[in-house]
Amino acid sequence: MSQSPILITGGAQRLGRHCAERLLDDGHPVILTYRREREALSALRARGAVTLAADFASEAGILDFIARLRDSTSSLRAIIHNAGEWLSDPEPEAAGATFERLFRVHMQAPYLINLHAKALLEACQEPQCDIVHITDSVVQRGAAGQAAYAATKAGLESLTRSFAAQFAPRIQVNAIAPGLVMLNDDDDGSREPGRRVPGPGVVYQTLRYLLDNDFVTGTVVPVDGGQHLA
Ligand SMILES: NC(=O)C1=CN([C@@H]2O[C@H](COP(=O)(O)OP(=O)(O)OC[C@H]3O[C@@H](n4cnc5c(N)ncnc54)[C@H](OP(=O)(O)O)[C@@H]3O)[C@@H](O)[C@H]2O)C=CC1
Ligand SMILES: Nc1nc2c(c(=O)[nH]1)N=C([C@H](O)[C@@H](O)CO)CN2
Repeated sequence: MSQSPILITGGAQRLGRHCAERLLDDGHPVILTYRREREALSALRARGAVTLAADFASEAGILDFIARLRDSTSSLRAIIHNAGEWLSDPEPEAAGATFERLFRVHMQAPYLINLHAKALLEACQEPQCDIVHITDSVVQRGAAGQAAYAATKAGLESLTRSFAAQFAPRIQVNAIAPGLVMLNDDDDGSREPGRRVPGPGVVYQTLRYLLDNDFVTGTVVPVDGGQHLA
């Protein structure tokens, strides 16, 4: 039986790229989205990944991607909503635009893609099909200075539970809520003194667990070394 591809959004760098590469290692066909061309995409294409340009900053951009996704495959084994932006709250004059931008990528894109791509998941001939939302352990406690980021990730966490109920039993829907797992280029970690920064492998281990378990849905798995307890 030929395998249906796994879609991962934001697969051209960091967490998304690591998971795309590991999914390819594990024999899954992969479709990944990106916004701008770069060297990493050539390497992923050389391994057989299908790459689709997508910008989720507008509803039109989301719907345009969905149309091209449906032209590129007749089924999906899983959808991993990894795309996200880590923006701080700007001055009030710019706060509306920032909130809308984060709403689009963290909430509206997963919402519309899940609704429009449900039939692609149902067309999968494999025993299990999954949706995984990548949220953030910060949802539990909020984030001073990143209120819009935390709120839109909280919305994505809520969508996990709603879609899990709505799509059961054929499609499992879960979330992974990482803590700080990868530093940004301009982040020396000094704000997290002494905290271990494990790298993307801990997220892929959790993704692998969800993809391999046919009796887990509606859960949010914190991968944060206990940060959610703080
Ligand atoms: N790094 C960490 O420690 C943590 C990460 N997370 C979450 O894990 C996920 C991956 O994190 P990380 O790899 O660090 O994130 P990055 O910011 O490095 O990458 C996010 C990806 O999302 C894509 N993206 C961003 N905005 C848009 C948009 N408007 N439309 C389409 N694609 C978009 C980018 O695509 P492109 O590069 O092609 O522009 C990029 O590949 C994110 O959802 C993040 O919020 C949660 C907690 C901790
Ligand atoms: N899209 C992104 N989201 C997040 C990032 C990132 O780099 N890109 N980084 C974090 C960090 O863990 C931050 O919470 C602490 O440094 C969270 N989300």
